[in-house]
Amino acid sequence: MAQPNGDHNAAAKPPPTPSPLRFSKFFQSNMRILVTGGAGFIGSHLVDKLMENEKNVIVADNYFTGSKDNLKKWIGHPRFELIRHDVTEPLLVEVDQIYHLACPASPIFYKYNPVKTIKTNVIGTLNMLGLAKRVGARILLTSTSEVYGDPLIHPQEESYWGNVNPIGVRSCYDEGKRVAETLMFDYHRQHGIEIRIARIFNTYGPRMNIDDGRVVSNFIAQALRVDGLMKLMNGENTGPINIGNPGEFTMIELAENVKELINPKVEIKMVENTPDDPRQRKPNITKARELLKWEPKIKLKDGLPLMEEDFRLRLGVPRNN
Ligand SMILES: O=C(O)[C@H]1O[C@H](OP(=O)(O)OP(=O)(O)OC[C@H]2O[C@@H](n3ccc(=O)[nH]c3=O)[C@H](O)[C@@H]2O)[C@H](O)[C@@H](O)[C@@H]1O
Repeated sequence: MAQPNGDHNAAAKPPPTPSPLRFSKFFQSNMRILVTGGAGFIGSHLVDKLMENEKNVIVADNYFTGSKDNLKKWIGHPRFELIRHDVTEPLLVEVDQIYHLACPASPIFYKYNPVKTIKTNVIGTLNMLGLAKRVGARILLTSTSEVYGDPLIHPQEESYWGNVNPIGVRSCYDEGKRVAETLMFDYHRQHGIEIRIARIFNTYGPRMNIDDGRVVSNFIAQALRVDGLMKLMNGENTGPINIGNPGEFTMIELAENVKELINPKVEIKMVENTPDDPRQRKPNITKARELLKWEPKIKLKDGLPLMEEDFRLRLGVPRNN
C-alpha cells in the first residue's frame, strides 16, 4: 500500500511503525494524487472528477500544450496544488497515485519538437516510475491507439503488437509510448510497482486546444472518458486496456457531419494526408466493457455540439454568425 505522507527517504529506511491515523478510514478520502499533464485537455477533466471526489490533487504541467485556464476554478482550493514542472526533470512529491498523462498528443504539437516528445515519453515516464518506486504509489500511463501504428488487423485488440514505423515523423510519439509501456512493465516485473495502462483512442471535446489539429481529421470519441481511467486506476487489472469508441466512420462522413452542424454552405476540400497516418482504426473494447464495466457514453452526433459550444465561447463567435 502507498505511504500517505512519508518523508523523502522513506525507501532507504526501515518501514515506519504504523500509526492509527495512517490506516484509518480518513486515509482513503485523504488520498494524494499526482496528475502529470493535468492542465491539458484530458488531464483537466480528470482533475475536475478527482477534486469532486474529495481527493488531494497535485498537478504537474509545463504548459507546453496545456493551460492554467483549464484549472482556474481550482486555483486557491486547499486540496489543490499546481506545479510548473517538466516531467523530463525528476520530481519529489509524496503521493499515493500517479496519473501520468504528460505528453503532447496532437501530431501538430508532437511533430513540432519530436526530440522533446520522445524525451517526455521516455525520460518523463522513467522519472514518474522512479517516483512511484520511491513512494510506493500506483501509476497509470495514458498510452495511445498509436502503439498499433497503421494496423494490419481490424478492429484492434490489446493483444495486437502493432505495425509501427520506427523512423517516421510520428515515431517520436508512437515509439515513445511503446517504450513508455515497456518501462511500465519492466518496473512492474523488476520492482513490483503497481501499474495501469490505458490505450486511448482518438478523443475530442470541450477544452481541446483550438489549434489542436485533430479537430476535423481525428475526432472519433469523446473527452469525458476519464471515468474509464479512474476505473482502471482503482481496479485490479494492469492492462493495457483500450479506451475508445468503436463507432466507426470515414473522415468524409465526419466532415459532412461538421458541415451540417456548423455551416451547410462550407465547402469540403480534399488535401494530401500526412506521412504514416494510420488509414483505418477502431478499438475492440471488450476488455473495457468486461473488466472495467466501461463504455463510451456520448455518440458523435451528441458530442460535436458540446465541442461546438465550447469553441464558440472561447472564440467569441455567437451561434447565428
Ligand atoms: O540504471 C540502473 O542500473 C538502475 O536504474 C534504475 O534505478 P535508479 O537509477 O536508482 O532510478 P529509479 O529509482 O528507478 O528512478 C528513476 C528516475 O526517477 C527519478 N525520480 C526518482 C525518485 C523520485 O522521487 N522522483 C524522480 O523523479 C530519478 O530521476 C531517477 O533517475 C532502475 O530502477 C534500476 O532497476 C536499475 O538497476
